[in-house]
Amino acid sequence: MSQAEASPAGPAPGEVLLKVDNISLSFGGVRALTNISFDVMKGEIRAIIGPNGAGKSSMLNVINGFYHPQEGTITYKGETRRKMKPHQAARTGIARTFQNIALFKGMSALENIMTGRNTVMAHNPFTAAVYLGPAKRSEIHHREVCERIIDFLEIEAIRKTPVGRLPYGLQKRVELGRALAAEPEMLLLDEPMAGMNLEEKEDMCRFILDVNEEFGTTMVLIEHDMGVVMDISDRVVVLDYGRKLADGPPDQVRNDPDVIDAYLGVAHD
Ligand SMILES: Nc1ncnc2c1ncn2[C@@H]1O[C@H](COP(=O)(O)OP(=O)(O)OP(=O)(O)O)[C@@H](O)[C@H]1O
Repeated sequence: MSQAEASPAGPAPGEVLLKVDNISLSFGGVRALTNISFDVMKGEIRAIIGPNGAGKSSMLNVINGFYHPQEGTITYKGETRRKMKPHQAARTGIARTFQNIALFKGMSALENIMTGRNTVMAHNPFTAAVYLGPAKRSEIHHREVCERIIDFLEIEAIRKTPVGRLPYGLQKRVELGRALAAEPEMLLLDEPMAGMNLEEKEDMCRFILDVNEEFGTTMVLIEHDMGVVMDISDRVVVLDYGRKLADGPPDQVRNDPDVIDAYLGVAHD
């Protein structure tokens, strides 16, 4: 799978792809994020964890341009900005999924995944209107990409089923497919395993690891299931009340006394 509008001189695996510097975000009197800084290396699986209301979703929303921070900068592929617009984020290769499934329930799995191609479809109104060669070829190519994703995510059997009729775990998989259809360089996953049973969680973990390995997609994920986070992440950043509490590999974060206090609520000496 190629990547959307990949910069020719983009970072190599292991180099910094995204850097957030001193991000602060408030909603009226509510301070959602205070001076948050961390980076994401190309190709890694980076988790953001923290108790409810810690600022995790707000952080994802800043990265993909839904929220505009009052302070701080975001550097993505070497380009520094205070704020990003969602369509800019999408065009430069950032895709995301949402905490609550945001699919078109009456449309099939395939149609939903096709909608994920919108950001990468170049339209020529004339050829599209009369469905000339280039428009036809481009449509065939988009369908091929979507069919490949369907194969990859093992959802052939439900490709024509309206997603509203699918079990929750499969809907989440279709949502992952729609995000992948944009051929993202970086994928933001907001609680990809929330509400899933154990088997569905294991499947989703496998797909996240496979996407990361097969396509080299960088992942930033929010997840409440600590077992999952520690198993699949390369590095973990911990937020609490909008501040950064810890940042490092899973083993380091797991044993950090501040994290144990704040997040796990377990006493220590
Ligand atoms: N659009 C908004 N308007 C007002 N306040 C908001 C908005 N979005 C987030 N907040 C507030 O910012 C703080 C951080 O919320 P956020 O949703 O980022 O936390 P979270 O760590 O993702 O929580 P959860 O795990 O419960 O999803 C909370 O106090 C929340 O109420």
